[in-house]
Amino acid sequence: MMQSLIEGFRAQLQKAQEIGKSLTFTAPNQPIQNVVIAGLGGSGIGGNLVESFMASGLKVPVTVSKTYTVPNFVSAHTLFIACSFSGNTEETLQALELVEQRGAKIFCVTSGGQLLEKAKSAGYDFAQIPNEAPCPRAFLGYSLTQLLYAFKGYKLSDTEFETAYTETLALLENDAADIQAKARELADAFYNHLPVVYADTHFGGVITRFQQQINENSKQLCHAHVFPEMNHNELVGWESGDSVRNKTAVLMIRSGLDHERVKIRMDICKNIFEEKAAKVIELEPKGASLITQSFYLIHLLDWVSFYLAEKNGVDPFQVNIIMHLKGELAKV
Ligand SMILES: O=P(O)(O)OC[C@H]1O[C@](O)(CO)[C@@H](O)[C@@H]1O
Repeated sequence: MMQSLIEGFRAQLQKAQEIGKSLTFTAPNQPIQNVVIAGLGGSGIGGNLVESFMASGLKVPVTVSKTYTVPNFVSAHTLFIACSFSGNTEETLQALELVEQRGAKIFCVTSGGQLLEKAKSAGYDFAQIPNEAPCPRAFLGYSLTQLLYAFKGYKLSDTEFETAYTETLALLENDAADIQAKARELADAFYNHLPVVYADTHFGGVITRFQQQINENSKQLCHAHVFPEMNHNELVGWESGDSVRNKTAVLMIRSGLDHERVKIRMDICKNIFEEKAAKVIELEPKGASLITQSFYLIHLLDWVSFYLAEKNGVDPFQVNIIMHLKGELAKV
């Protein structure tokens, strides 16, 4: 099941564009001065990705929120985007109730549940994405594409993304075999190790997504952090603790788009990691733009999580421990 969902990523991006192009974005009552994107887990990571994707042409600040509350600045000048694939995540629904009281402009991205009902009954703008399986993380292509069209539709960013989609679709098709080979290699490297993933800040959402996929699909811990921030704290954490360090496999994402000073920082740190970690691997994403490189990495790293699940002998689909948590929460 998970295998076919990952295989379908390219087709998903294509269909997602069709949905995005057909959406209606109604004029807000007040000029939009800020955006809050709310969502959890696989339904929230799209917010982090879009924040990076749109950054170069953004006209207003964007906050990504992953909890029950919303920032105090939320007002009638806010565009609030509620993103929940199931439409039933309690944190997102509670945040939505709070912003309704502040008169914010609301756009919902969902496949159904209470969020879809609310969007329809309250007359909010919304994107309904297909509900082919109960697995938000496998439908990232659908949800995040609708966020991009929302930024375009509400005229909040000048960043052009459709060319990057065309480039991505060609890349994922032409490189399918190479992506498979690289993914298997990385899964072999991570097996029985703690993956520690580093990238420049513009790939922060991508590596958080990878961490989440390793957690949910492969059922193991993973750590991700960005340059240059990690140079100012986490780097010191490599100084001692051999027993832990000997279990680490460091993955460094190296892109020609990285900041010139970050490239130098990474060169220096690579030498440090090579002394301290069990393994150090570098990965260079393909594609010309940040968006294409990000999609390339997301797809490749999704496959890594799948092959690592196979090696760990676990079902990538089930998240029993989250179901247990939800069962306990429902009693309170
Ligand atoms: O809002 P959604 O689409 O239900 O999903 C949010 C997150 O919640 C979960 O469904 C589990 O609680 C995750 O798998 C998912 O990433």
